Amino acid sequence: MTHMPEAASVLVKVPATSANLGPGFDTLGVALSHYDELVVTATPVSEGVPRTVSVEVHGVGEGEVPTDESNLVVRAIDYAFTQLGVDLPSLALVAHNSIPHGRGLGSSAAAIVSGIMAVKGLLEGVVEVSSSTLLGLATDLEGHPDNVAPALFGGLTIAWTTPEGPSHKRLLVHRGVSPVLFVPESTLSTKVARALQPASVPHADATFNVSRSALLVAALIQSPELLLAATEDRLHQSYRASAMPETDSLIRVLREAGLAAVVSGAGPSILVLGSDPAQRLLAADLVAEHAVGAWRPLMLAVDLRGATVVPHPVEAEPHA
Ligand SMILES: Nc1ncnc2c1ncn2[C@@H]1O[C@H](COP(=O)(O)OP(=O)(O)OP(=O)(O)O)[C@@H](O)[C@H]1O
Ligand SMILES: N[C@@H](CCO)C(=O)O
Repeated sequence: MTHMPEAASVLVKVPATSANLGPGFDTLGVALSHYDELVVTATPVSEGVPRTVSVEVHGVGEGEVPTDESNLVVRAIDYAFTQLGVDLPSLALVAHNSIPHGRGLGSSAAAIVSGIMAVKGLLEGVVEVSSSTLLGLATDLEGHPDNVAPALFGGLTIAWTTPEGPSHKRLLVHRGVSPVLFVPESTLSTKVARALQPASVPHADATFNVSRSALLVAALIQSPELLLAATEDRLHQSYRASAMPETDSLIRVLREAGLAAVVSGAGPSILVLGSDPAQRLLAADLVAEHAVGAWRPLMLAVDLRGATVVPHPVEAEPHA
């Protein structure tokens, strides 16, 4: 086992993500300009001294997510240290969260990626952590790579799994594509949404999605005018509609108006991939007119950088 030589602190910033994008179930994802920030201070544990973990959460999740070792960010940190063969240090976390939880904006992926990126930063100069290791560790915890890939690397990502682990290809989205999210007050956990998926699907539906997801990559990087046709899906949205009926009916309204509206991730938020900025305004007007509950519009850009980690001053010695 290796150990951290001395106390260190890092600041991590991780973007929200929208996965699936219609037909690209468990494969396509895009990073968005909406962020969680986290400061992690790690202190090597001296022999005979118990390890300590403290978590302070501000913003989204404050008073809701656990503040002990069961916290998802702490679990990701502990998993990464363990997999990299490094003794677990004591931890002090301070999180400032903006990404809504359980809405289809990749909050769990952001939490996992923030923990793993923190470990990368804390081990700078001690253990080299490659991009493929980051993606592998994050996918182990998230279960599928379509949110963690754009959260780590930014832009549009195509992610796939192999017996050796997950891989990704990062692409730049055409400048004409303008995303807007509509976020309801209700939540839907990804676990519940995944339980609604059938074990198998008709071959014709698989073929339908292969054609649309291939077209979607072309539409996103080159031909935004094809986005409406390219965002059709038969693999997941209809199976999950009963768990988010208002999402389903709003998507119908938006698509009938010619807008490329899809369920964001596992829902219940809606992603509209506008092919010009005016489409975002049309989408906002339609949601305001037809929605029953309160839906928060988020006019976002595609994030190009993905997760970042920088050194942070070690302000105190909380575990001395
Ligand atoms: N910053 C965080 N700190 C601690 N736990 C978090 C954090 N963000 C998310 N979580 C945990 O993840 C849960 C949400 O994960 P879930 O996979 O259900 O939805 P999501 O990631 O927001 O959406 P999707 O996967 O559809 O994009 C939260 O209820 C919480 O338990
Ligand atoms: N591909 C995932 C994204 C949400 O984590 C799903 O739809 O279940």
